Amino acid sequence: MSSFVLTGARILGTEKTDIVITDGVVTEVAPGADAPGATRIDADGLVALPGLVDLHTHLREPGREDAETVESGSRAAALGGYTAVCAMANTDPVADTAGVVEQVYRLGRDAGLVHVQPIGAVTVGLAGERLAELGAMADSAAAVRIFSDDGNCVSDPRLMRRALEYVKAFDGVIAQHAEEPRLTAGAQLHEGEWSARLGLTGWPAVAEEAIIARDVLLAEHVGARLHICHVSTAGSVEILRWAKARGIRVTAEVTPHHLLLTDALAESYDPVFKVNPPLRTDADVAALRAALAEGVVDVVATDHAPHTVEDKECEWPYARPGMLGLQTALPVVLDTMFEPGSAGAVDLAPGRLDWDGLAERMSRRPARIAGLAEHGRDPAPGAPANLTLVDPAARVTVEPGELASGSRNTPYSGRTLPGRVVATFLAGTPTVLDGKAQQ
Ligand SMILES: NC(=O)N[C@@H](CC(=O)O)C(=O)O
Ligand SMILES: [Zn+2]
Ligand SMILES: [Zn+2]
Repeated sequence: MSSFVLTGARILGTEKTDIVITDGVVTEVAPGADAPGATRIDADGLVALPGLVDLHTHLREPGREDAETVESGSRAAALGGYTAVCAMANTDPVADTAGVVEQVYRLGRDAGLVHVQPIGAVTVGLAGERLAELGAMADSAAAVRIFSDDGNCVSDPRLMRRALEYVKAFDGVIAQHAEEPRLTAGAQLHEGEWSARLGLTGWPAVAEEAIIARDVLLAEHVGARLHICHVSTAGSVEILRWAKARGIRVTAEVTPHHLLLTDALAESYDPVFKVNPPLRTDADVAALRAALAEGVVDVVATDHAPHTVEDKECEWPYARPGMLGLQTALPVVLDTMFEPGSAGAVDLAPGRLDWDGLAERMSRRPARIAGLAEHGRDPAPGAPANLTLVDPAARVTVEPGELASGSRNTPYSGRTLPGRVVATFLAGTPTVLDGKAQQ
């Protein structure tokens, strides 16, 4: 038996109240609520949110434990306010069998800091040639529902069609890394002014948009669920708007870095800004923010992509693409989607996100897409106690060496961002208290 009372918390930014958690469940929400023998946690003025859910995390285990492990990535996630993360399949070995997804699932359970939900590969070895054993992964102890070759695009349209047909049977979803490989050979940076100036091979917006256009049509034809990873262009937003208006079962995510950063940062030639898809233009950033507010882009997903110093701190063309995201996602979303300087203020300009909108895009909706019934539920009596407490008034300067990840490749080094995760509860157990991981 364990009980906690979180005193003075503001659920989704509303008036202060007390939240009682007993044996993993929220049992009471009311001012003055209490439970015998409960541990009191001072949450005065903190915003209580349903625990965040990340649809797109690279945990690197098995295979690249020098960059991240399930445990170190789980710790970063908990510190970022997450209670569930979906672990991408581009590990070594690839998560393309029941054996590997069960291994990742168990490592997550043993670490005990967040729910780790494995994503299965669509094709054997991410090679894009033969379908992986999707059914066996779905039936495994890991109960996989999201399949993705992320890192690679499922570029063969016939294979994509068959994958969509296959997962439809168990209401699975294919998460597509939309990148027509024939248009991005050797690409380093968004194709535009900066790629021309810096003499780096461009990654054109159309390489993303062409695959999204094709795949929403395939999803419509098959009647299956499609999810688009890390949408990065204004043109992609237009295609998604069209597809949704047509009733196609498509959802999409945007990363925090595509909401904040642009290709102009490449001027430094610092590969910390190298990522796939690449950072785009101001106009793309503006379109992505508007699309997230509007709901055309459904969720924020981190695409947390840890890389070692050897893989990252080298010349731009040789550096691996990808950046850390779990511990900075909420601050970046507050910075970009709340009115500047008003994080925590109650009145927000229309068209932007308030706390409820943020909870929808970072917790409830990703939980629904992933089929995680225990997550994405507001703190209310009867709900599993997966929640996070945020100090919206705090401002934190990002220090790469202080992050819990096994890697340091954050693009926000030295930046001061709003919001601090003070506590996170996973199934009623604190994984973070006073901003510190409990394990
Ligand atoms: N985003 C990246 O730049 N890199 C990801 C792969 C991916 O998400 O496509 C990685 O695994 O490092
Ligand atoms: Zn990707
Ligand atoms: Zn990824």
